[in-house]
Amino acid sequence: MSAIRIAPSILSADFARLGEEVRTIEAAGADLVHFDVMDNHYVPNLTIGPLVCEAIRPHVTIGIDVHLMVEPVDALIPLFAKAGANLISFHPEASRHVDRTLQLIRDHGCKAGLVFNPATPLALMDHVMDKLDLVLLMSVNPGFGGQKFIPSTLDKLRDARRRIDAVKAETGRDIWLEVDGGVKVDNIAEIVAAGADTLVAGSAVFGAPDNDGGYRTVMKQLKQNAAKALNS
Ligand SMILES: O=C(CO)[C@H](O)[C@H](O)COP(=O)(O)O
Repeated sequence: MSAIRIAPSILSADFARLGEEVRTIEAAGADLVHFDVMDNHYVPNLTIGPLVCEAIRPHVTIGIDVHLMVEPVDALIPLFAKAGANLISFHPEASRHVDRTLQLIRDHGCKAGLVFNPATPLALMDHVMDKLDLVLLMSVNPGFGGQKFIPSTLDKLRDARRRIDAVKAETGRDIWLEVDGGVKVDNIAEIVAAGADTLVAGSAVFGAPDNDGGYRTVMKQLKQNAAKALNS
């Protein structure tokens, strides 16, 4: 594993000042903007769509990592690609044809990701490895920010890392392994040690006061603790 990426989730940002919020996290060292889309159908919450993605796009140069918690999925893919998304991930339970949806994302010029809920088995990924750019393991049940990290995710991460490394050894292809939910300064090291290379952090980052460099401080601590795990 080489680079660690931190992707603050704007689910916990101040929506009244979203442009400023994403500019601040990029300046604080964020590698991606994590963009949570919820539909009050696949998950019991309702958030933001392509219009908001398009609105924040000019405010940052880093990639926008769209996490679709919607069902059905396919109709939104062209809209998010047009709105400036760089990565689009979805849940296999929400698509009737997972392989086709992954291809659709790639056909629209974005990297394609598959999201595994805490109780969703990983075996499915083996059948679509050639179309995966990203595997996202949920470490909480999707729908809300600010939940507690589910510890069994660590074993699942080690399993996913083995599968991804086997693909890398065979084909040379890099698939990112992202974790989402309850990632904090004090647990990021064990999450990285278990195999994650891309960390979503919502309340940990946006919960810090931004007026005295709080986002920058948390981003620095997250990166430092992640690096310690990589170097040990
Ligand atoms: O997808 C999500 C919830 O479904 C959020 O991205 C996730 O929970 C991040 O928030 P936090 O870091 O506060 O747990």
